[in-house]
Amino acid sequence: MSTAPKIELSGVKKRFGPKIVLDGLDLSVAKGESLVVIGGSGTGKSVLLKCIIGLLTPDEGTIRIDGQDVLTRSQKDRQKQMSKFGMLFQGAALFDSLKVWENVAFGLIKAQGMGRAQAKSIALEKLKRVGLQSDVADLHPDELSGGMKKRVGLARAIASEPEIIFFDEPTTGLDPIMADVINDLIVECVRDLGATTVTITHDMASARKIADNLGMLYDGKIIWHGSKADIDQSGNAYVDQFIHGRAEGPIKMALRSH
Ligand SMILES: Nc1ncnc2c1ncn2[C@@H]1O[C@H](COP(=O)(O)OP(=O)(O)OP(=O)(O)O)[C@@H](O)[C@H]1O
Repeated sequence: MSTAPKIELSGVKKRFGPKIVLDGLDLSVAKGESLVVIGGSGTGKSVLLKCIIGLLTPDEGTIRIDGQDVLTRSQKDRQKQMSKFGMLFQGAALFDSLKVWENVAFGLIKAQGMGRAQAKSIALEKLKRVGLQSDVADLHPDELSGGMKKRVGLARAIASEPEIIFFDEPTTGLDPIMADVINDLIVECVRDLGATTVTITHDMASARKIADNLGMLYDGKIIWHGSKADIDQSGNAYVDQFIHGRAEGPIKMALRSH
């Protein structure tokens, strides 16, 4: 059976002034696949994610979602498309002025025009799914621990049961045990939904837990793309250096301007 990739990037280039960040990047994510993009600080992982979700426009190349070229669409159409994605940002990016349940229900109310009562009931159900009881729903984000904030961010990301979810450094700032708890929850929630996901991280423990496949971003391109089972035998010196966190190897930190 051959189906179009859920997400497909070809020849994507993005520069800021003289600095070329993405340099003809190709990437394909199959429906239901969990792809983790790894790469060092400043290699352009966030820029890549922002290009896919429509916060940045590439200078060249195409980005297709469900076979449709998203870059040729109007800004309004792109915003509409964006509202269909689930996203969990670094630091969870919750609105401090809103209660927990209102944060989770935000997209349902704002983007889908759902009534507050129905949105609240969905929010409570999603909070329960990520292990938070209803007494947390009326708190504000500044009353939560880092791990609870990530759970709330995850509940918000899955609230509309999206087909595609993006995770930006989902375990940043968590201790290793809480990071593992969040990784497990991400895997379970994604499996429940059958969603396609793209995660960017430099946390290899998280990558190994979440990924079906991994892609390594280096020098503006995906230099290796393969299954999680193959990464330890990638035969790629850059991947090897990165996953083992070695200072010595072909990746030269000093050559970066970052
Ligand atoms: N809006 C922007 N204007 C100018 N330069 C930018 C902009 N956004 C990103 N860059 C540059 O693009 C490069 C890649 O940044 P990016 O944030 O994507 O890296 P990253 O791989 O996500 O890093 P980290 O893992 O540290 O978050 C950096 O050199 C950064 O300074």
